Amino acid sequence: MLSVSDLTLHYGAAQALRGVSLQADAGKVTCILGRNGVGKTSLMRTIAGQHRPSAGTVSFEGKPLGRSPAHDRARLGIALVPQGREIFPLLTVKENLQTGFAPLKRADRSIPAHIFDLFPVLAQMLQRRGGDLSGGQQQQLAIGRALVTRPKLLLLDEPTEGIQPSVIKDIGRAIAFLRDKMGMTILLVEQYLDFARELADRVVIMDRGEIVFSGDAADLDKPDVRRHLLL
Ligand SMILES: Nc1ncnc2c1ncn2[C@@H]1O[C@H](COP(=O)(O)OP(=O)(O)OP(=O)(O)O)[C@@H](O)[C@H]1O
Repeated sequence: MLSVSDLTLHYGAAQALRGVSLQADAGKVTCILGRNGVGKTSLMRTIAGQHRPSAGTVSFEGKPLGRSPAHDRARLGIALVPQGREIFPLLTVKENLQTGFAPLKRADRSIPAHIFDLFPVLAQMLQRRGGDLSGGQQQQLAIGRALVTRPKLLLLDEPTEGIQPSVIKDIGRAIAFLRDKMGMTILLVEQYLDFARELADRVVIMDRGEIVFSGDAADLDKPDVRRHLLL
């Protein structure tokens, strides 16, 4: 479904990704774990087309994406929920959701009802400004906005960061629903190990711009795997 091969990324002279290769299988949750600053966000943004790699390829549904920009990738069905959410604070919840219409054909420009089933708070707050929402509500809005684009591949960058436990549960349920009922492919960056273990089918661990482990979620219980995550 998604195949990343030998991806290298530089920020000026600094190298953020060093030959990263991974697969995200269709209809599964693949979780990327790793300490702060090891390159997880850089990888997600490169897959989404926001950063140009210096080498390597990203292929989606068997086709290399080359140098195609983010909006073309969104049209193909790749949606990123960025770290920090990046919602528009002065737009209403409804308007924020409607920004997800951009990659869609005119006939498809509607907000799917399942978004409000997953996150009822969004329906209650449609006319509120994004900036007035709590952090957890903003995270639900950011996921909702990505779902408006009808993604086949959903990239979630630390969706539990700074979020209260009840909302973390809602987000976990939403991810499981999208995988199990909608067959969505999900790539999840996560630092919260219990959340990752509960949802992941496959796990990948990064360290200093490289993949240092890939395997099954159950492998996270092994001490030699966990050591990659210790400070
Ligand atoms: N726009 C940028 N310009 C220059 N350096 C950057 C930029 N973005 C990230 N970096 C650097 O690249 C490295 C990888 O950062 P990245 O944000 O991808 O890691 P991360 O694993 O997502 O970390 P975190 O969990 O803290 O978000 C870090 O050393 C970071 O300082």
